[in-house]
Amino acid sequence: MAKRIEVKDLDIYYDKFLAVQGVSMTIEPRSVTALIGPSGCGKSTFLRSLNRMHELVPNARVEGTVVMDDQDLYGPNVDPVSVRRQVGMVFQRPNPFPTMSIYENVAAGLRLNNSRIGKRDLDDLVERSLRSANLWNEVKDRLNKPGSGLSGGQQQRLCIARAIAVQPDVLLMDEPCSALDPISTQAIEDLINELKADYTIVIVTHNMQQAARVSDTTGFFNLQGVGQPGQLVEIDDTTKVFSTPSNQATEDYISGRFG
Ligand SMILES: Nc1ncnc2c1ncn2[C@@H]1O[C@H](COP(=O)(O)OP(=O)(O)OP(=O)(O)O)[C@@H](O)[C@H]1O
Repeated sequence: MAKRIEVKDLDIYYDKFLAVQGVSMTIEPRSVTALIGPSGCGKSTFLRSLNRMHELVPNARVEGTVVMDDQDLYGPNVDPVSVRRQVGMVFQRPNPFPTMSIYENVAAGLRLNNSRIGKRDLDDLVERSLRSANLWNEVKDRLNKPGSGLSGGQQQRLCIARAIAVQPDVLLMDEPCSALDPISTQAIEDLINELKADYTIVIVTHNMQQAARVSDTTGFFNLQGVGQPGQLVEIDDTTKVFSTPSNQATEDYISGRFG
């Protein structure tokens, strides 16, 4: 669990369009890395390249390397589905499987990975995942009710429980709180803080206060110009980025001068 990711000279294309260029960064295990930057600079594209999710877009591809501990995620014979199992993802809008119960939402991935898992083991893992997602007490008496019947914040914690049930090494979060009210947002931020003891977490957020609150490291992405690819401008300790950034564009962005 909790692996280090080394990204080197990564270019990400949608067909012929170079969306993100030349990203190199180290993502430390048991820490939270926040990615910030103006709209369209490639934060989500970069995030999805960390578990090969962007390849779901036809003709999307990368050049460069992404290595997780010693495993080259884009190496020959690497199955993108197994990469996605090791590197889980939580999306902007909570997306529980709508027709499935709360229990089944968490159990689904476990069943897919291990079709012979017994009922008792499954019960234990579902409970453990829901507890880790700080949701167990709210749902333990209605596990067989649909996941879609929960509040938005509860649904997002259910999605986090579903993501961690299969015991990934890394958890990617793409604006996980943008559809949530402040109380639910705080619950997710508290949860992120707890989960970083066991996972490597990378979060894209538009909310700079949130980046400052939850992350250890912050990366600032920006566009080189209109129609140009996005690039990583600066990455450093979060306190440094928000107090004394090295780059003028970072300073302008965090002080609200653009974006
Ligand atoms: N499926 C796609 N097909 C083609 N181009 C895409 C696709 N998804 C994103 N892009 C383009 O890639 C670039 C980066 O987009 P991306 O969504 O990664 O930026 P972002 O920084 O996450 O933006 P936002 O903050 O608005 O979510 C943009 O120019 C966008 O139009």
